[in-house]
Amino acid sequence: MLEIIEGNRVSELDKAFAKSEGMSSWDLMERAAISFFNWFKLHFTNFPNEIFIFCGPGNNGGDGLAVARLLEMDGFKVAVVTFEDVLNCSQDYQINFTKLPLGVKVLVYESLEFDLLKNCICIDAIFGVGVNRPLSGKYLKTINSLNKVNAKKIAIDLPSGIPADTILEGDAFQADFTCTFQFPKLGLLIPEHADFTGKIEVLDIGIPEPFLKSFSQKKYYVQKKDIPSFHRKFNNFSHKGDFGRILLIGGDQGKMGAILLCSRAALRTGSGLVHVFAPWDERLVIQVGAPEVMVVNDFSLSDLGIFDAIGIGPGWGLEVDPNYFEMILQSFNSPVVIDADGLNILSKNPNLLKAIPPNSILTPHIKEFERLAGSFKDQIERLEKAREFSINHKVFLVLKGAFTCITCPDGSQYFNSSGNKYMATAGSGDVLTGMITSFLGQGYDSLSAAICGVFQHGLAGELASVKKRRGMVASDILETIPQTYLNLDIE
Ligand SMILES: NC(=O)C1=CN([C@@H]2O[C@H](COP(=O)(O)OP(=O)(O)OC[C@H]3O[C@@H](n4cnc5c(N)ncnc54)[C@H](OP(=O)(O)O)[C@@H]3O)[C@@H](O)[C@H]2O)[C@H](O)CC1
Ligand SMILES: [K+]
Repeated sequence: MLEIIEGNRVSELDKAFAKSEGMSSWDLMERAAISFFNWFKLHFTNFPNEIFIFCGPGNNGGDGLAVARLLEMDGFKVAVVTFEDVLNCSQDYQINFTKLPLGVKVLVYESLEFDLLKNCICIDAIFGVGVNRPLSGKYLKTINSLNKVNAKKIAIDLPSGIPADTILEGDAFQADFTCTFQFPKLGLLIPEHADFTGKIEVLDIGIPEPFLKSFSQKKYYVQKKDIPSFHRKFNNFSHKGDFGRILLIGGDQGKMGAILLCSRAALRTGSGLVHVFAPWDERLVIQVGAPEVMVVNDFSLSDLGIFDAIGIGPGWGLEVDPNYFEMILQSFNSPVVIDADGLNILSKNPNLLKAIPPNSILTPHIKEFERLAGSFKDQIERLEKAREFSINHKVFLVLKGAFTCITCPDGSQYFNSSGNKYMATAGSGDVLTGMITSFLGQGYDSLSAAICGVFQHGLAGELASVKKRRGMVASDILETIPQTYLNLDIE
């Protein structure tokens, strides 16, 4: 898993790493430029038109100049656009400026005709993690013009203007791709910046994980390669009891679809036995929709111990007696998953929070989280509130959205990298609840259940949307869960 390190500590990290390896800061910049060059070649081989690289005065600009050299030497047509006198630029910028081959055109921003950029590639190396105020003057003017040009746009490390750890004020470069070095900066993972980042590519520049650990702020980026290590292994002697017996509580007149989707998702995730407690008059919805599920008419609270995990909330309605909910929570000694109306009842009855078993998993979307914990000015504040909430109530919070964030009771936060816009569809959250409850029931600890559930839910959405795009529905997501095991090579 990649550590997400604060932007203002990146140069400290670079210096410490370069020193420990006996290399210069220029060497590290060269590594970054080579990793970008390799990525670029993979995506734009034989690009026939000109590539314009906009170079700011710091090391982001230095990266841009090194990339210009590498591309030109490989046969691409390259021009760099500069903003400052070389002597006013960073040391490594100056070194790379002197290394520019003669074939690279050097243009000054004032004399650039933006019409020339049409159908070209524009690489933004104006500012990276060093941006420390809103763009203004020549930088703002250039970025505004670039944002209007019809060209492919690629940002190096960060789209210029986007701060690494706070919310953008003013304007920023609108990228089609952002190639960020070593780890994604927090600023790339927040909804306020969605219009600027484009597709995010994380490029390795060879700083080893143990080294990054000493800069940890307990924020992590979860990628596909991390997932297998969170999974349990089963063998040929495993029986359905090993795959867990779970209870899903929810459903109401007109809202039975939610608990049906949830139970089907749990089965597809691998649960051995799925029981649903829902209004008895509505049981046919479940029995026809998922014949593998057992519908429960009633249960005694003292029998809850036969279940390995409980998921509560999808389609439950708001008419539920909060005291009854409290008794369920108090009678079950293992973590539960709470979603949808379960969360809404908690928001209306905050005294129930103390009854939640430790290490339970709450899965709110942004609105549900605001109902639970109050409103926030932006995602940065929301993430901090999520940390306080998880620590205070000893629960895992799965804050749903792009880059879903899992916050743990120890305050650490895990950002998910799978999923796409097509997953914003009715019932998608019910599917996730079924998946996470299923993993808990299969004996996973809460963090593993949340990480595997969130990642595979996103991956199922990606795989299902290949053919369905905007027409994808929650049933498509759950029917694709088995394919995620194949895709991750998990038996
Ligand atoms: N491990 C890595 O991640 C590596 C990163 N590299 C690259 O280096 C940049 C960070 O470089 P740095 O020099 O620290 O910062 P920037 O290039 O982003 O910008 C700093 C200069 O910009 C000026 N500044 C800041 N904001 C503004 C603004 N709004 N308007 C005008 N000028 C601004 C600032 O000067 P001031 O003194 O005026 O504040 C600096 O001159 C990182 O993002 C990577 O791309 C390395 O190449 C390798 C390893
Ligand atoms: K940039």
